[in-house]
Amino acid sequence: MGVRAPETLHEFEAVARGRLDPAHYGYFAGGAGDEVTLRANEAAFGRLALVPRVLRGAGRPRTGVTLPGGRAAMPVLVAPTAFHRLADPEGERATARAAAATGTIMIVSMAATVAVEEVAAVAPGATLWFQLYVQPDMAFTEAVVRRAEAAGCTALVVTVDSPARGLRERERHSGFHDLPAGLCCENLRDGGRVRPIVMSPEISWEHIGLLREITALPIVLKGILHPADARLALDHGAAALLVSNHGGRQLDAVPATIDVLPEIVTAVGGAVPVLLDGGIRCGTDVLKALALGAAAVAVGRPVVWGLAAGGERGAARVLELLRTEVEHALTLCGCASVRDLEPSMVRRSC
Ligand SMILES: Cc1cc2nc3c(=O)[nH]c(=O)nc-3n(C[C@H](O)[C@H](O)[C@H](O)COP(=O)(O)O)c2cc1C
Ligand SMILES: CC(C)CC(=O)C(=O)O
Repeated sequence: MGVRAPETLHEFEAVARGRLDPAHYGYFAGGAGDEVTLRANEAAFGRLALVPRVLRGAGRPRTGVTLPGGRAAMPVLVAPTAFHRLADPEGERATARAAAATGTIMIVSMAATVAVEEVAAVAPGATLWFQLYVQPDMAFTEAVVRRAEAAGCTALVVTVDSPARGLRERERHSGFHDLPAGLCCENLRDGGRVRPIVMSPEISWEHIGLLREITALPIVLKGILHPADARLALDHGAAALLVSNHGGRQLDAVPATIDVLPEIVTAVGGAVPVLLDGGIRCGTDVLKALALGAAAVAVGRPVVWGLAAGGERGAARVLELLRTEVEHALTLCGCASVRDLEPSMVRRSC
């Protein structure tokens, strides 16, 4: 990991960048269009300030959270990201072990380069959720869901922000086109072939209803940005929502996730937990999201940077850094647990 081990998530990115094939770095780092939303996700956290409470005698804070698909030792989950074997030969196996070591939940991407069964087998201590792009062929979708269930995944995270793939200029310019020979999306195997992931504009709420009938797993809808969709998600039996703009990789010019979180939390009215991802780069970002009503957050790129910088140990270090930072920030905010955070503790600073 270089002369001095990286000590912040931004340092992990710098090390990862130096190690990755530039085309792969472009794929992981890039966003859609002019990357307005990609930048906005991080910048919006920078415009918020935390206002601590004092003299509460809170003691050492508890960082754990309970969610529909299980408990996590910290309120930071591993967001689903594709193609981990581009970052490290062990790929998703390493990520899952890192998640298990820090006691958090890994959301395994449907586009993982290690099969979900194998990810579960090599990290028996990990709590895994499975991310799904509903495929127009519902029989195949059901087969994938069955694999996730049989592997022991405890929630289904259905990504709903991708009726088409985002237009990713940086990815194109960096020369990333496809997985190299020898790697494929192992969760898309179907007999002797590997199916391509279809992103279809025909997927609708009806498909969520069908999924609800197919599986007893809690369904988390990932990619909700509009309060009306948050209410529809409740009508369709979602067990949780994940406010996400796909890390700025789908429609450019959508708002930063932290800026829409309060509206979604209000729309949901406490009926189900609301999670958030996009632009979380340190412990105080986590606290800001939790104070504004998120039950937990997820990180995408930072885990990939950890993986590229130092394999399983690097990914574990990234998660551990976040856990330590969250605990420290909670202490300085006078909180005994994440439940003590509330909206009055966040201000717009400029
Ligand atoms: C390289 C990369 C691959 C991703 N692959 C998926 C995926 O397969 N499924 C999915 O639902 N989201 C995917 N995402 C989106 C992430 O789950 C998450 O929404 C986003 O990374 C959060 O932003 P952050 O990277 O700023 O933490 C991907 C994101 C990145 C950066
Ligand atoms: C392979 C892609 C479908 C994964 C993805 O969602 C992404 O790159 O953002």
